[in-house]
Amino acid sequence: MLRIDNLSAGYDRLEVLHAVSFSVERDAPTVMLGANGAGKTTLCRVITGLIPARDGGIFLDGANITRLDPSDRVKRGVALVPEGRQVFPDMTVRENLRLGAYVHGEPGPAEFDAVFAMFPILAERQNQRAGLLSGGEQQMLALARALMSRPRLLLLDEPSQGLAPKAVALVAETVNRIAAMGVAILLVEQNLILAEAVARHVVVLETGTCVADGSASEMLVSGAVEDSYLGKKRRH
Ligand SMILES: Nc1ncnc2c1ncn2[C@@H]1O[C@H](COP(=O)(O)OP(=O)(O)OP(=O)(O)O)[C@@H](O)[C@H]1O
Repeated sequence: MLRIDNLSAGYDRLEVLHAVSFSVERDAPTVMLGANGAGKTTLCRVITGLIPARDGGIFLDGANITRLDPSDRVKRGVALVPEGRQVFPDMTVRENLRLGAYVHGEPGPAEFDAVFAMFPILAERQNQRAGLLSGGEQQMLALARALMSRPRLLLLDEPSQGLAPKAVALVAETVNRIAAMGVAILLVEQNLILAEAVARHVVVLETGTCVADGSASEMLVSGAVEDSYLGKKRRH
């Protein structure tokens, strides 16, 4: 579904990602683990086209999307739930959702209904300002907004950040439901509880280099990732 091939990228003179390669399959939600500054957000930005690749390639179902504009990538099915959620606080829930569908034109009632069926809390609060929602509800809105673009691949950049454990559990359940709909998942995270609840496949990024890649059962259950790369303090 998604193939990252020897990808390098960075900012000005700083190279952050060094020849990163891995794949994401539709039936194996993938979690990329890495400490602060490892380059996880940079990777999300390169895949979505917000910053250019310096070298290497990004392939979606075999098609080379490395040089496409961000909006063309969205049209092909790439959606991002950005770090910090980035909902528009002064717009209503419904207006935020509408923006998620922008590449396909004006969304119809059926598109709103599909998302509201999955997120009843957003249906109830659709005419309220997004800034009035709790952190967990804003994360649901960020997920729902991404779904409005009808993604085939959903990238999630640390959706657990700043959320209480109950809200993290809801994010996990929601991401698993989205995966069950046939959407490929790449979740970048430091939270092992969320990672374990979602991952079938795990990739570890350390200072811009992939240092481990394997099945979740090999890598998470054994505790190897936790011990080697993240430190036990992150399990809470
Ligand atoms: N806009 C930018 N301009 C210059 N350097 C940047 C920029 N954004 C990130 N960096 C640098 O790139 C490196 C990787 O940052 P990135 O945000 O991708 O890491 P991360 O793994 O997502 O970390 P975090 O968990 O803290 O978000 C860091 O050294 C960071 O300082």
